[in-house]
Amino acid sequence: MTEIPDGGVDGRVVILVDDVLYSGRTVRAALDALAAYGRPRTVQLAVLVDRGHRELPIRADYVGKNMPTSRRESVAVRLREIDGADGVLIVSPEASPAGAAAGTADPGDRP
Ligand SMILES: O=P(O)(O)OC[C@H]1O[C@H](OP(=O)(O)OP(=O)(O)O)[C@H](O)[C@@H]1O
Ligand SMILES: O=c1cc[nH]c(=O)[nH]1
Repeated sequence: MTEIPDGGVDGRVVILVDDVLYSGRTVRAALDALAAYGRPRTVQLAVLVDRGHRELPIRADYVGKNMPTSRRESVAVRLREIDGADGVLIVSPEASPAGAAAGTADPGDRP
């Protein structure tokens, strides 16, 4: 659901917030959608996890954790209020014979 504050976004500082930043295409779509509501003074981006592999010239202003990943992996953020516990999972297709398994994120560099 989209909620725009009274007075709209013209001249305001808008901070887009997302859990994972990957290709940048979701942020690009959000910027496109935001333009329909007005002209903010500035738009900033905050993400909990930046996992790299950008496909567009988009960067975050605020990053909770830079988490280098393989393209084959996927990253899932869990929030206590929604999922019952906070966490970041790196899901690797090679991690189990079943084809997918979740492991606790290692803050170290990954190939
Ligand atoms: O930078 P990108 O390549 O666009 O990927 C990042 C987006 O992917 C995820 O959303 P997803 O569409 O998977 O849905 P979800 O939020 O329901 O997980 C995530 O929440 C971001 O919005
Ligand atoms: O790994 C990824 C890629 C895109 N979006 C996610 O939530 N995780």
